[in-house]
Amino acid sequence: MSEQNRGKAKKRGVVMQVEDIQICVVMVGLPARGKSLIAQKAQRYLRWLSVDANVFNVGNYRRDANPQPTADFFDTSNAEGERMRRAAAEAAVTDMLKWFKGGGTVGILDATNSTKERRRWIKERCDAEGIETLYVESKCDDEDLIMSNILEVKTTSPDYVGQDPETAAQDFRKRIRNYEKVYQTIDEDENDLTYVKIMNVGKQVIINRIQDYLQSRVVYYLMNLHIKPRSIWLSRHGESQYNETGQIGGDAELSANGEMYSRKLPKMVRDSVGDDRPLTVWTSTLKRTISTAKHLPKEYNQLQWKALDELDAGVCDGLTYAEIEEQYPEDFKARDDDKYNYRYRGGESYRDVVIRLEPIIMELERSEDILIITHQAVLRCIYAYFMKKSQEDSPWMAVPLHTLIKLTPRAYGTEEQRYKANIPAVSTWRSKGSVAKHEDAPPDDAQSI
Ligand SMILES: O=P(O)(O)OC[C@H]1O[C@@](CO)(OP(=O)(O)O)[C@@H](O)[C@@H]1O
Repeated sequence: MSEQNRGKAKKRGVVMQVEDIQICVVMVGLPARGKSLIAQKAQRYLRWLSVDANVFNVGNYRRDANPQPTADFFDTSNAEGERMRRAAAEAAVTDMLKWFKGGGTVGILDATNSTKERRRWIKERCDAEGIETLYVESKCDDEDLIMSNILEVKTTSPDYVGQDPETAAQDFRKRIRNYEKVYQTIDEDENDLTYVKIMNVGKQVIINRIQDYLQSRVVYYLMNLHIKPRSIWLSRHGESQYNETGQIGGDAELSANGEMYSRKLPKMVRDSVGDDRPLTVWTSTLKRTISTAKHLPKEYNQLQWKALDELDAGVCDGLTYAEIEEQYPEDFKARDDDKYNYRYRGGESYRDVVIRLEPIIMELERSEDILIITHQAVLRCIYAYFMKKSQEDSPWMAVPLHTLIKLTPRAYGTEEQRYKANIPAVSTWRSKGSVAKHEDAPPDDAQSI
């Protein structure tokens, strides 16, 4: 917490704790500089880590009053436009502060916030409530990046729905010029602010007065983002001898079917990549993932991560679900009731796995094409990050064996493709309340190759 906020809290006679820290992340930048993308990604990352985060998009508030304005609306000499835009900012900030009062942790104010005056006003409003401010300026002089953002906006923004794309693009460029007339970058006058300036989505980063752990976590995440096109391939290990018998955990070798999958995987990956470029392969430290990777070409760099090891089932390691129900009936039920939070005796919960996967996500954000060969629970957690799955649903997700998943991050979400190897395997999916060890998973839409 900043000294100033700590002082205010003390004055109010409140004892502040680390968990009480609340941060308003204030986006700053011209239109088409990737601000919304950064805001959305930060929200997804924080929520995945169970930090209560919410984006407040001023454009959405403005659209309530004026759904499809032309560029002239954004001209500062247009008094009516100015008034409406001010009212939209006021409404967004008021809602955000209300949300903080209800216990929210990181509120992300997504707008251009392009003048010093506007930024000062936000700081005063937040200071008065004991909320820290972290300004995130996205600057961009890479014409290709700006062009691709303009393209994205004109095709996806509700401001231009139903309009001719060329006219929309022209209008949007004019809107940007109107903002350029008044835009003030964060400079030395504002050195009392906590800020991070990101040039061309991560090429260069300047940070100022970062004050606490949560702020530095957010900043570190933002520093690692890039938007180069790339994909991430996910696969479970081939069927293991434990999978065959329905036992969980352990460090068993592949079954005969699992062995077949490890032989087919190199071709599946090459076909999906579309060319011969080598991928970097990450496995866990357990035999079944390492064996699954063993036929991949030598040019593929392989790295083993302890963080990718399967969820630790503690005292239940090596048992079948039926045995767990028999020997630990209360635990079995407790896990079904809240699978995300249930921690095996002497082992882990899904929540624990997410925490240990944080460095993996950070490294994934920094990296380009990666193939990850891991386990059912770990794969669900990684998948949940990219596909925004809730904590309630993700532990129950079907991730069949012998299936390759390709995820491709795009500006507004992640695209997914699944490829089936067509090599038989038991199903390790279990529905709530059942003990069946080889129950059929719900149908998935994987294509067979
Ligand atoms: O959380 P649930 O659904 O039990 O799934 C995790 C389980 O999946 C298993 C298979 O049943 O993973 P894996 O195939 O990697 O061995 C178990 O080892 C692990 O405990």
